[in-house]
Amino acid sequence: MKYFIIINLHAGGDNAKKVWPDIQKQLAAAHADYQTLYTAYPNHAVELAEQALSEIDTANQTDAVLIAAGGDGTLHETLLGCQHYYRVHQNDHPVPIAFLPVGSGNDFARGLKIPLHWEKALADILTQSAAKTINVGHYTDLDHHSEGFFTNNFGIGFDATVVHLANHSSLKSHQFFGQFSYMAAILNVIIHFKGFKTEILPGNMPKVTFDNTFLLTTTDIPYFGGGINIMPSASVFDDHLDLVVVEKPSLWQLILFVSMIFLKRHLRLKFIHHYHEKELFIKTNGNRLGQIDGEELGERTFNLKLDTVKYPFWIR
Ligand SMILES: Nc1ncnc2c1ncn2[C@@H]1O[C@H](COP(=O)(O)OP(=O)(O)OP(=O)(O)O)[C@@H](O)[C@H]1O
Repeated sequence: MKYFIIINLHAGGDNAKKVWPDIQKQLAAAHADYQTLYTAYPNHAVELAEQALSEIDTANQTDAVLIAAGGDGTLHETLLGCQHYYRVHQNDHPVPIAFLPVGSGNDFARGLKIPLHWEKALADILTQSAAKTINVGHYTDLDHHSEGFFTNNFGIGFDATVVHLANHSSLKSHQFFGQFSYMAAILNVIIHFKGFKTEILPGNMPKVTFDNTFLLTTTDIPYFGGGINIMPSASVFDDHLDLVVVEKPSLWQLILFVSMIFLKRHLRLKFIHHYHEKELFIKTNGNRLGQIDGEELGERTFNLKLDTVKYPFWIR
């Protein structure tokens, strides 16, 4: 096998940089044939993935694997680069993506039971012999005629506001306190968040309107926000997406919601709505913050069609 490693040394509050020498030692000990591509700026992994695929094609390399080493953002960008490449090279056989979790949240690893410790995750990658096809999320922005992909989730409202605040928190880049940046952001949003209006068209079902939406997350895996089990049954192995809509809760409902999440019973609450569909349409009014795989999408109105596409992953 030939491994192309796209590594974000800044992932996990520079955790990736700290463990990278040991990763290289493990690769050398396993006599792995690999090439490293270092990200130099945000979104660089998109270009690096395209560059690696082009090299793989030119060399006619039939046994290549692209390893995204970082957090969910690095994985997201690597997937995006692959999708861009195969839009142009439609007849090519897609090179599988592996994930080496050295970031902060690593929700994709949790969701697919990839070991959270890089050493075990790398051992699995190196001993793996075939790829598995999974369904990754795909969205079409109907207002801006653009599209994108996600391995984890696409969120509007509460989770996106948390991501925004956490990313801009002075705690985020700290190796120890970084893990608390989400917690601090959650508390902040809970206090100040204002509900918004949403229209949902789930598959062939009639349109549903929510006037006071708090959280609106379309997910392909159980976790979001660094380990919160928002949709325990979500799976990349079916071609459906799960949409969770939470209407703005009162303080006691919020406490109930958080407690019920731990018991995995929150979907029974009457202010929480769940849809499991192959295709979803979502429209928000007014400017809202969005997040995709933990990466900020900025503030705007959303008019989206969501579904899934297939892609091979180097997973067990
Ligand atoms: N060289 C770089 N300098 C600054 N930012 C970078 C660089 N390379 C990548 N990035 C950006 O770092 C951000 C965070 O990366 P990533 O998501 O992989 O790690 P994380 O945030 O620690 O993990 P997680 O998303 O699992 O919480 C991404 O937005 C990515 O574009």
